[in-house]
Amino acid sequence: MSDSESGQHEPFEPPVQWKFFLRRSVIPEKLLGCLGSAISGSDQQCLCGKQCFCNLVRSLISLDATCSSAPLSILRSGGKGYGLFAQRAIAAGSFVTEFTGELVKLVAEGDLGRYSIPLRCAPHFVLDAGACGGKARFVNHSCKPNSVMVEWLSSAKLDCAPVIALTDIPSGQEITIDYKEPSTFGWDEEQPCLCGSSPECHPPHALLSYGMVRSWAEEAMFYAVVLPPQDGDAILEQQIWDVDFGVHPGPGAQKHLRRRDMEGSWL
Ligand SMILES: C[S@@+](CC[C@H](N)C(=O)[O-])C[C@H]1O[C@@H](n2cnc3c(N)ncnc32)[C@H](O)[C@@H]1O
Repeated sequence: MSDSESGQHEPFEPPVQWKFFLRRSVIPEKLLGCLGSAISGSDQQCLCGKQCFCNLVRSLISLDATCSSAPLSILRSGGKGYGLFAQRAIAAGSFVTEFTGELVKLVAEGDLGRYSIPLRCAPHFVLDAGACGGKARFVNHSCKPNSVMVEWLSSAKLDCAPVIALTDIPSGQEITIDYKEPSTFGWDEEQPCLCGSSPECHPPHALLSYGMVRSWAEEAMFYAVVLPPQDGDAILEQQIWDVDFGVHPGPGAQKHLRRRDMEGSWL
């Protein structure tokens, strides 16, 4: 009898290796201003264009969200393998955890592994937690998710990929996100979705039916930008990998990828 059939949850800790990966330990505590002003000293337009998304971002992430990850367990989640579960209640808008992984160049579309997410802000790169990452790599897909994974950009640089609670999550509930695209985390279009959220179930390959409002909201979430925290320099020292956009990361923007060594110097 499988774990899921017996109803037993078997704790599991992922191996964490110390290699190069995107990670930061502090999330700015407050969202300040609009993106247009967040790119300080520039006259670049706000990426949100006419439909300013700052209100959406503010409504998504609570102003008192902090860097501390919620206590989470990795447990069996039915036929989905392992999943992430809240050990305590998590309030909507809270920082749940951070997706950490190696920044890897995508050679071919099929390269996306079970623990790799494509990056919207750097389309030819993925964050890969296969060999090196944290608990967030066990987050499963749901068509009715209670959380969202976003790409935080600070001063037009990719800072981290936190998972934020969209709803109040009771203790013991599984943390889920919408994978959005079929290739995310090696999702196989042929595989059935086991999220159990019928009738809302629309596995990642059915995303085109979302409609305009939804896709606008998703774009907005992926371009959430915050001002750097006061101690931004200290934090940057801890950041081994960095994505440096020569200009702002809007559509068609020229992108430069640079790499830092362990001391933080550019290679
Ligand atoms: C990032 S991993 C999530 C952790 C995974 N459950 C594990 O034990 O390694 C992504 C993989 O989990 C499985 N998965 C996630 N959500 C699922 C769902 N709603 N239905 C079926 N399989 C799912 C898929 O195989 C997917 O490629």
